[in-house]
Amino acid sequence: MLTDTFSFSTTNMYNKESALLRRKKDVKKGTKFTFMVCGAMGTGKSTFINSLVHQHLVPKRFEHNASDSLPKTLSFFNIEGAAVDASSARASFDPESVHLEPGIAITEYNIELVDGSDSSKLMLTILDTPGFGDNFDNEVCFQEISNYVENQFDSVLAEETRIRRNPRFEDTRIHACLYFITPTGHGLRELDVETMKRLSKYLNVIPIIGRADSFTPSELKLFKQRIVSDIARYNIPVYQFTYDEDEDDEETIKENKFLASIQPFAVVASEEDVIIDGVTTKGRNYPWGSVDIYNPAVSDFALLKSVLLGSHLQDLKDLTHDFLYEMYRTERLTSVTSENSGIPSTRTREPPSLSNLAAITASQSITPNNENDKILHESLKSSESIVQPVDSISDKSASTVATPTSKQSSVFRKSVSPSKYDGASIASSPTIPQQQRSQLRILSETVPYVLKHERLASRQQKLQELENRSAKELSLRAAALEKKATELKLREKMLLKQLEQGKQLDGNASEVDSVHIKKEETLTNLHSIVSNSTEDGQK
Ligand SMILES: Nc1nc2c(ncn2[C@@H]2O[C@H](COP(=O)(O)OP(=O)(O)OP(=O)(O)O)[C@@H](O)[C@H]2O)c(=O)[nH]1
Repeated sequence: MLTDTFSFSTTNMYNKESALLRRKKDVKKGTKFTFMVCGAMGTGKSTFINSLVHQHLVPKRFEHNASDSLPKTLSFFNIEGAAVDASSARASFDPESVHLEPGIAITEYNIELVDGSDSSKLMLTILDTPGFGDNFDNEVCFQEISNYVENQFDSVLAEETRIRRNPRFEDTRIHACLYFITPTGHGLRELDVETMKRLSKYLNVIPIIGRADSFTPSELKLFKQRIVSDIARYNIPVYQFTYDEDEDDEETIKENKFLASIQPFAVVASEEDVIIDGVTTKGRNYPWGSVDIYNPAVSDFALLKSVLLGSHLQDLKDLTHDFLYEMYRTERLTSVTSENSGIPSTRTREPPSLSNLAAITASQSITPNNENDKILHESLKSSESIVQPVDSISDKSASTVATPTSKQSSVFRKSVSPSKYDGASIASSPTIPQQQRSQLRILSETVPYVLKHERLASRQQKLQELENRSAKELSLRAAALEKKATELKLREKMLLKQLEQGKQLDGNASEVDSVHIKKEETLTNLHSIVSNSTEDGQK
């Protein structure tokens, strides 16, 4: 009895301590936030990032001595062998490769920011997209970014469906995408429209006007109006600063109203220290004066910084998890289900081949028979109501289910109590019927492999396409070379003929010469005869 009480109390104490330790560890680990910058070259992305983190984190293109801070390349797509893996794209200028299309790379920078007021940490991951917009056909850019984002979503989906979770699993989803609009003053270009539209499916896209100091106030106002009307005209679902009159407090409503009214943010960025009114700040010096990047009258930099890393950080994370990922997950599972049931998928971009699920799983040493296939189909159908993400995946608390202030709030799923989020507890719960449990097990075993296979197949397809393109290019080059060789042969023949003719002509000429000599000789002879006869006569 004593032992029981003791063991009970120590277990309790242990549980309490471990919870406390976990909480301390979470605070120690800090909040994680990931954003991506995207936009044409020279729009001020690197300078913006460096100003944001107060460090020279991202080297400028072709910057000397940048090799020390080479970023990690997460993925890249190379069209013509012009390496764009950031290291070479940024490090040096190679005039011999400027004509080559760069493709696109996704590179990663990590930095830890500490809030001076409460020592809380922000683990910031920034993704850059060197090469974006520099290709003749920028389809590869959309594809590469979409593939990358889908891969991150797939990893979370696979983790969610696993019975035994990976304690080291890292959620690498991107919470926001800052899209730098080229400061033309004329509104959105086709590339801007297409990119923002496509990426909004997966990311919270925040449009930004970089290098805003290149406009006068009236030009900037007009440019903003044009962008806003283009966003509405082309129906681009960018991130919205929405509010709920009934639920939100007055301050939040006022703040969001203001933020919505000034969109898109127009920023001036700089890494230089300038002294304005005796105070050192970050700014830009011009022949006629200086600009403080934190001055709200000329730059939305400070505002954007506080929105991104402060006031709306959690909202961006919630939206990513509760809406963007959720939509993707539903679509993904529906497509897997419909492919198995023969119902045409709603996905616009079909995965390479998922029709033979049994073959796929067999190759992964899982052998579901037809019966299992059927069960999987059923479980996938029912999974939308059963398999829900756990807190460990989304590092927001379970209670922070998306609020109606978030965009597209009407399509949010119903909130589920925290215990129901945990796939493991569902699997072991005695209240769930045996059949459902086995369905879940099959689901959790199969889905990760299906997703893995899809990723591999998609990569393989991409390589195949690249190979086909190279083969086509090679055969074209070979044909061109053959044509050139035939031409050269013909030319050689012609030259030989000409040479022959030339020789013949030379021969004729020499004949004429010989006749001429003979003539001369005759003349000489005649002359000699004449002279001889004259001499004879005199004699
Ligand atoms: N006037 C002005 N110039 C800026 C501003 N921000 C950056 N620049 C300058 O614009 C040039 C390009 O800036 P980057 O930050 O390298 O632009 P980027 O978009 O990272 O360019 P890529 O690396 O080529 O994609 C640099 O000379 C910067 O100093 C700004 O707000 N105003």
